[in-house]
This record gives sequence, structure tokens and C-alpha cells, in this order.
Amino acid sequence: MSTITVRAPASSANLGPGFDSLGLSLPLYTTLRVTPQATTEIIPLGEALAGTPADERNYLYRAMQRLARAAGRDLPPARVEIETDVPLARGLGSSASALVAGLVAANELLGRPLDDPAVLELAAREEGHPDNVAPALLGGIVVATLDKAGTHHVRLDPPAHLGVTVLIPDFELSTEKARAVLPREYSRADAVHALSHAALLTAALATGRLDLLRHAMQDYLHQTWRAPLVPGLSDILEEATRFGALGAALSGAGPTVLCFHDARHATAPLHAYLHGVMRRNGLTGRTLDLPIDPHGVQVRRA
Ligand SMILES: Nc1ncnc2c1ncn2[C@@H]1O[C@H](COP(=O)(O)OP(=O)(O)OP(=O)(O)O)[C@@H](O)[C@H]1O
Ligand SMILES: N[C@@H](CCO)C(=O)O
Repeated sequence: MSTITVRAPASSANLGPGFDSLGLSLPLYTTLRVTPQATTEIIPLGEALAGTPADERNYLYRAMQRLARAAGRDLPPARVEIETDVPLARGLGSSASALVAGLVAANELLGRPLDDPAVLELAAREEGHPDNVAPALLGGIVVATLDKAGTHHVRLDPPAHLGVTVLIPDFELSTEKARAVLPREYSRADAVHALSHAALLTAALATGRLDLLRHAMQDYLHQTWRAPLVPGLSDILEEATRFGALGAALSGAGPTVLCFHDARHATAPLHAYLHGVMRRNGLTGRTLDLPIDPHGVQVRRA
């Protein structure tokens, strides 16, 4: 019986002002191996998934069932192995990566009853916003909307030389908690600030205007409210460009912080600065340089 292997990448959403609408794909992966067999077995592998259910309550398995339901089909029994190197609840789209892996694996298992736009829409509705699931599916940088009319998106190839440095602190922050601190209403001035900066950022990324990132990534819609949950965030947003960052933002709902850098230049000063911020705030964590993943979700049959 052939095994379907699905590898869905991590992602960084918002990029500052693109709240719930802009994200990019990063090369850390959730991997799902599905082998049809007589009974269903769900096997989370590795320390990172030690606390996740090894039964039908598992988030990826529920995603598989969700797709089968949307397709009006029953999920055949299978051995389902799950691995991930996306850190959970850190603002790197672990839930979107898991959701996309589950939906795509079930779609493959069932002979692709849903086309790609339908899988994207299902993923965006399940997650509640498209800014992690769209880059996890499509790779690159994606700007996407989700409304009554469904999802609409444009995928951008990353500009040449654009690299990412992430600071991943050693503590979890659930998206639910980080959304609960946001105000219900905003002023017109805040709305204009947000949409003008998101529009400028999208145009800057589309045209390779890396010089505009610093200004275009300014955001008061969510980062201001979330800063108390992420020690050091305000300093990094203010100071990181002095150490080689092209711009900085809270990654998704945090606590990871993303800095863009020019991949032609050394990033050692930026890493030293970010570690210094962690030390000053009594935090531990790691920093990583990553390219933007151009591929999105990948499927292999063996
Ligand atoms: N591979 C996985 N297996 C089981 N559950 C997972 C897996 N990946 C993520 N999850 C679930 O998703 C939760 C994290 O989702 P959450 O939306 O809070 O953060 P995130 O997706 O990592 O970050 P963000 O949405 O800010 O980018 C985990 O606590 C866990 O319940
Ligand atoms: N746009 C989402 C991403 C995290 O899931 C947020 O910032 O809450």
C-alpha cells in the first residue's frame, strides 16, 4: 500500500501592518505520512509533539476528517505519522502548517475531490484568517483576503536578496490569548494608518523596494497591544534596523520576532543584538537565518 507524505511549511503572518492578510512561507516543516491499512493509528513522533493526542482528537487527524466531510466522503482507515520542526504556539504558523498538512493529505488519500482554491478556502475558514495557510499552501509571500465571497490572493516571488532572521523565544503564546488583547474597534486614523502601510508594504515587496520596508512595516493595529506579552518587542521594533535589519515585526501572534535582512550582508551583528535583548529581558531563545520557502506544501507518494 503506497504512503502519501505531505510536508507543509511554517509561516510568518502579518509582517507588521498586514494583519490577517499578509504572510510568507519559511523552511521549517510539519510532515505527515499516511499509509492506508485496516485500522486507524495516529502516531505523533518526537519530543515536540509529546503533549498532542495520539487518537482521533489529534489536530491533524481532525483536519483530515474536515476535508473528507467537505468532500462528502468517508476517510479510509490509515496509519498516520506526524512529525514537526515548527515550534508550537510561537508565531510561526504551527497550527496552519498542521491544518494544511492534514487537509492536503486527506485530499490526496481521497483522489483529490477538492481543487486547490477549494482547499485554500477550507483552510482559511478553518483557521479564521488566510495569512498563514495561504503561504503554507503556496510558498513565497502571499497577500490574501477572506470574506463572504471566499478567498482571493496574489502570490509574490520573494524579492532577490531578501532574507529572514527570526528570534524564537523559549515560551509559548497562543494565538487565542494574543487575539484576546486586541481592541474591538479602531479609529479612522488607525484604519488609514494600517491600510496605507499594508498597501505600501505589499507594493514594496512586489517591486523589490527593500529600502521601504523599515517604514512600511510600522503597525499600531496589533503590535502595540501585544507588546506587553512579548518582552523586548518594542525595543526590537525601534532598534533592529541599527543592527542590519531592513525592518522588523512580530511574527504572527508572537512571541517570535521577524527581521528582514539583506542576504548579501553578514547578520552576526543582528544576532548579537537580538540575544542581548533576550538577556536584558531575562529570556532564553534562539535566532535563525532562514530563506523564504518558495514551494509551499509538497506531496510525495512512495
Ligand atoms: N503538529 C501538531 N500536532 C498537533 N497539534 C498541533 C500541531 N501544530 C500545532 N498544533 C496545535 O496548534 C496550537 C498552536 O496554534 P496557535 O495558533 O496558538 O499558534 P501558532 O499557529 O504556532 O502561531 P501563529 O498562529 O501565531 O503563527 C498548539 O498549541 C497545538 O494545539
Ligand atoms: N493574523 C494572525 C496570525 C496568527 O494566527 C494574528 O495575528 O492573530
